Amino acid sequence: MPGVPPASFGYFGPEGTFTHQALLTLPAAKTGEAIPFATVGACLDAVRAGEVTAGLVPIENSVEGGVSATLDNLTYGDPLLITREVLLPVQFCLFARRGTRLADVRRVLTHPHAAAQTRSWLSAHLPQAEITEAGSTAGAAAEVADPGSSYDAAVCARIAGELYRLDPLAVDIADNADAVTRFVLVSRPGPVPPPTGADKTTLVLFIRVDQSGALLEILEQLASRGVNLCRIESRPTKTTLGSYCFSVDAEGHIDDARLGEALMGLHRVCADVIFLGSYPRADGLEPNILPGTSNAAYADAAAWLARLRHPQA
Ligand SMILES: O=C(O)C(=O)Cc1ccccc1
Repeated sequence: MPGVPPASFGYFGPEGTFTHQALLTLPAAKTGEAIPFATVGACLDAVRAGEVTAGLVPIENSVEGGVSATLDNLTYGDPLLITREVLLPVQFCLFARRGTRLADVRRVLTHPHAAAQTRSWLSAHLPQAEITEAGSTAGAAAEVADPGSSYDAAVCARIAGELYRLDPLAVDIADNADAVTRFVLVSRPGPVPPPTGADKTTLVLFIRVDQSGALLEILEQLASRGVNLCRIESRPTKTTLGSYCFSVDAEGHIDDARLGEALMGLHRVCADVIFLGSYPRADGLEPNILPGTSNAAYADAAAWLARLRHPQA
């Protein structure tokens, strides 16, 4: 009898990226096949095409902020659903081919977020070097490992440098030693994972009319129901200069009464609301439920209104 086909997980690769490390922390990924993709877009398209069961991509960094490639693809591409998040502390090293000395390094290759997070170290220790931004940190390590490469060194994770058989020139070179990157596991639209009591909901909000108070009106829908935000950033709608939508992570689950009420309010006041998923928070932090905003308080209010409307029932 044919069994359930094993899950396969796409990730922003190649092997040795921070995304790959984040994937390996997921228990489900230990039994499934891990398939690398060279870009966030290629990984998400493979999920849409059903070539992989789910895909893991970076979405936010504690130092650099949002990952535009991911935020924009999830907003403007065909619908996908975030079902999990993973947090990974990131540390960076400088790796080169055997025999290269720090003083020899003229050209460095790395991912834009890695370049941004090691900027001070690089300008202090390699002030003359040209820094080029590549697809990924592990891709940069693979390129530097090629003896014919015009690049001398890569900024990447220690495991990437070791995997591609490079030598470390410097370790732990991040400007901020406590940097954390957040990744999301994305599937084709389907059932939303059940609430855990410590959940996050990701939305994209488009204002209806460009006028004073438009953002305030959006925030009021959330604040008045006791929904706290853990991320809000504006992204261009790509139509005209100065036109923005808001990418938002709210505390709570779509099944929570206060979040459901807030979503209905947003649906009424926004030109468009994209629901990208409700999923367990990786840090397990439970929301501070303000008085009058619990599921029980909303159920009690609904029952009270029903009695007012139908006193005889
Ligand atoms: O290039 C990588 O290794 C990635 O997974 C993207 C990334 C880059 C820098 C910090 C965190 C994630």
